[in-house]
Amino acid sequence: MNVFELVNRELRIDKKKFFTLACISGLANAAVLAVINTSAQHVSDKEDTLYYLAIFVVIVAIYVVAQKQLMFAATAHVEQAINNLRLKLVEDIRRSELSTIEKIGKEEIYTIISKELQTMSQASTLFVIVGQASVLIFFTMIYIAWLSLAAFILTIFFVSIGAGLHLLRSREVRGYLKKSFDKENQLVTRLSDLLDGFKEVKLSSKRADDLEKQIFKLSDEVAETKIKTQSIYSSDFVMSQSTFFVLTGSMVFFVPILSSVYPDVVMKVTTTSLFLIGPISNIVSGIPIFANANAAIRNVIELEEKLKSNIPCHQEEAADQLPQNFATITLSKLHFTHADNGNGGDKSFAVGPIDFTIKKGQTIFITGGNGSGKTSFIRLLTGLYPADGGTINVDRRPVNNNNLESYRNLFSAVFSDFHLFQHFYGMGEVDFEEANSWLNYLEMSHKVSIKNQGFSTTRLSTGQRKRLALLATALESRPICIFDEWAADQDPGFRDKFYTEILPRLKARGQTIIAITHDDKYFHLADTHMKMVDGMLLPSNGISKEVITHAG
Ligand SMILES: Nc1ncnc2c1ncn2[C@@H]1O[C@H](COP(=O)(O)OP(=O)(O)OP(=O)(O)O)[C@@H](O)[C@H]1O
Repeated sequence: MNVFELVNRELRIDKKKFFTLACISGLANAAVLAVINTSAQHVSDKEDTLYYLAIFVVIVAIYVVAQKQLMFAATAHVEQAINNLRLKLVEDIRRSELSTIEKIGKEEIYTIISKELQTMSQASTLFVIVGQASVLIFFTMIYIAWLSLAAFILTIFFVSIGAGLHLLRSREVRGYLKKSFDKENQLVTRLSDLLDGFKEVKLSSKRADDLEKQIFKLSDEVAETKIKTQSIYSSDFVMSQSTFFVLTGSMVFFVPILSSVYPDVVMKVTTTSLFLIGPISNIVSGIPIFANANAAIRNVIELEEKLKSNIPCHQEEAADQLPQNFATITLSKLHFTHADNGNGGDKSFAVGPIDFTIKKGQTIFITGGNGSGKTSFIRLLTGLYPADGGTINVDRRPVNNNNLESYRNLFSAVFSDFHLFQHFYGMGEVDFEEANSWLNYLEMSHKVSIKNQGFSTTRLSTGQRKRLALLATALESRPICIFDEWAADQDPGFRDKFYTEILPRLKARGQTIIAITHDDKYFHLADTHMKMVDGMLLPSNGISKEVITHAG
């Protein structure tokens, strides 16, 4: 897909209007040339000169109006098409599954939405200049044909050579552009390593050296690919200029030999061919920008397809609502396997099959060793990972694609890799009193205040940010609250408060609590205590994995 096809796909262009404007402007442009050429022959006659001057002024006026409208409409169309595409991508991301986003990678998504759409935008004015230059060349060629058939054939011959040479190399250019996009993506990933891991990098000069070496290598590779692409463009440019000189030379040296023309015709044909230099240069210098924009479009479309192919098709808004006031959530033989663990051939990690019932208002603790599958289980339970098999029932209603969104809305969570939103998105008008009382209760009012439907700051320690994430969860007041190792970053005093006061307070509001925890001192406070062992959810009193599997 190229820029033209994209704009057409997104906006359904009024082609007639564009074609008419382009023709008027191109025709006016060529007419200026014809008037100048003709009036130059009548300089001695004052009356004729005035007559041609009047025509000249009218044509220039027509050109100005048509060209302005054309350029304005085209740039507006391209920007509108890009905006549509950006909105669609954001919508697709929102509707995508977590596993899809994890598979594509944040870096690629960021690069495409920021850099690639920008590259496309840069081509918007060029879109008109190149389009219009083509129209101008077309009309100028007609004028040349009218002046001399031999000159016209020569022009066609040389223009075809120029275009053919470019087409021959366009495949090579596409390959380099793809390679440079891939390398740039890797570069962004390494740069994220440098910035996200800045502290660790600062503490180890060997790590810093190694990372820097890799960034330099990738940066060199990007530059090398770009140089190769640019050198093709440069040689194309020189080639097209030389072809053009040969064309102009041929007008003077060969046209008189090939056909019996008058000297004034040779003069006109030569002037006209010189007039072609502007539009031809516009097209040739526009090619790299167009090629980059087209490569960017291919990357955007590829991302769109990757996202689209993994969006579940039944996501009609609120098709089916599940009861918020459920009595039980029952998992039967629920299981999930990670698509690829990235370990190059190692077995992918599997969670389940899991048979488990969550009763409303229960406090459930889940323990288990590192990598035993606790987080994966929580993602499966909350519908963030799609189950490979088994069922989830809310009371007696099975969770399916039509009510998955409603099911997910039963939960609010503070994950171990949580993100703290400064603004209270989607919470409507938050009760200021309630928010402030939670802020006091969580011992954060000396650091943060509630303002503009959000927190005054999120520049806090990890433990403090976790307290604010808990506050947001409390304000959301969803039926089920999930805390993934929430207390791990709290001081002993507040950790105690979390288990002995905060969780009971949430429970007293009727909320169900699922907490992943390693704090064995507080295990007795749970109504149910489960243990994750190698992807299986077992009662903490230690029934073996086999027993559970066979019992299920
Ligand atoms: N996105 C992923 N893609 C592939 N494999 C994954 C992914 N996330 C986790 N895994 C695999 O799943 C296994 C369980 O990971 P999980 O994060 O669920 O464990 P956990 O019990 O929460 O561990 P921890 O206590 O260390 O947080 C790991 O062995 C890991 O290799």
